[in-house]
Amino acid sequence: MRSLARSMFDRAISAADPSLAVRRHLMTHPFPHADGRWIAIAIGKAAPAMLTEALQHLSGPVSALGVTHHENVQAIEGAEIMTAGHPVPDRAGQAAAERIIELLSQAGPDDRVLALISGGGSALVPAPAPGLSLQDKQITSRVLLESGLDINQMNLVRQHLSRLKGGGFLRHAAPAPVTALILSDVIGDDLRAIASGPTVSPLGSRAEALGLLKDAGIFERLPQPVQAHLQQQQDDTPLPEAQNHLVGSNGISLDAMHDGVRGFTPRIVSRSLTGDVADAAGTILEAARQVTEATALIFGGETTVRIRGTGRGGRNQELALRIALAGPDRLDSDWVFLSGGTDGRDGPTDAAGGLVDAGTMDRMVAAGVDAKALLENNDSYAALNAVDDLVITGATGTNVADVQVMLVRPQSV
Ligand SMILES: O=C(O)[C@H](O)CO
Repeated sequence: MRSLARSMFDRAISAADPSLAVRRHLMTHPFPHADGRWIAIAIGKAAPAMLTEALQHLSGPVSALGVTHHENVQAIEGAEIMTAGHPVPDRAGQAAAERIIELLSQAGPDDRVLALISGGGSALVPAPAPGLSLQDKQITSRVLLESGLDINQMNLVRQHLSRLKGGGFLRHAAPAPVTALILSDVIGDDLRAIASGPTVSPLGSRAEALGLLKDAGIFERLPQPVQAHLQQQQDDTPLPEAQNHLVGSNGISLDAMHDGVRGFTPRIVSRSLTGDVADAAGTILEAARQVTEATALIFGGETTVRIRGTGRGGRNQELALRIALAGPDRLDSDWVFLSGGTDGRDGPTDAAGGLVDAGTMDRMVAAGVDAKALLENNDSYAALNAVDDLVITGATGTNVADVQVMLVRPQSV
């Protein structure tokens, strides 16, 4: 059961592989011919992989630019690669945004523009709106990141401060038609939220962004030029149209997990397992308690952990530890549970998550591990590591949030 859970996790990661996601999409939607040239621009943490794959399918003259995180840099033949800071935008990112705008503004009616968008894009290409500076955007990013607002709310604000987000990319690319392939790291896959939606309309109006900041009590903490900008009239001229395609997402990875199960009846229980990790553990255990035949319960989403201690861990490891602790009392069955981040990085650790089973607690007791105390100190890494229940994949080069599988075999089956 442990190896089945692990192979399902590997399937989820493979389904989100940026190159595969682009290739899979192009099998049914090949790139059209460009009378002029293709301008291919990749933005985000998966930019190198998406661009490498796309370039193999583009014919004729191509100008290509990829912008990714400093850590992900990778040379690509025939493409210019720029790196930038994340999660707070930096000067290198601003230079990359200027280069994108320069390339887009060269696009004529015979050219075609390809946008390859993935998570991280919001911070990686800061293009401050007229009247704003990079520093204004940096301060605003820090305030937003500390605010507790969710990604949709943060990106609604970000896109009203940018010349590229919230469809701004399309205005620069006009009159060239734009095709966008998008890899989602956002639960619910709202294209307007992913990388703050360079090729789609904004999540809401400037007035709504302003209202949100006031309601959250953080408007006054923003730099004066940002406050003034958000109170100005927004540009309501219609956006040029674009072909936007979702090529990879948490949901697509859950489907891949579902389709790869043998010997257990697969069931996707939730595509939006969000909120506090303790509540998520309760939801999973309750679903497992109701199982009457050998079943693979599948979940996807992104939970949150309340930090109380000084230990090391991440939301997936903490979820696995919570299930390991409560499972033996709550479940009268044989079970295995895995929770993992598809980027291979759970919190500030080298683990992707945890893989626990009905015997984990006994092994912890035998190893002298006080699992409850470690959980209290948010030290799930130490607890799982002591019994070899960490899931280690290394950085996977993609990110479609987290997935979970609970394999349950009732005693009577
Ligand atoms: O870049 C961003 O805004 C986040 O990663 C969500 O896509």
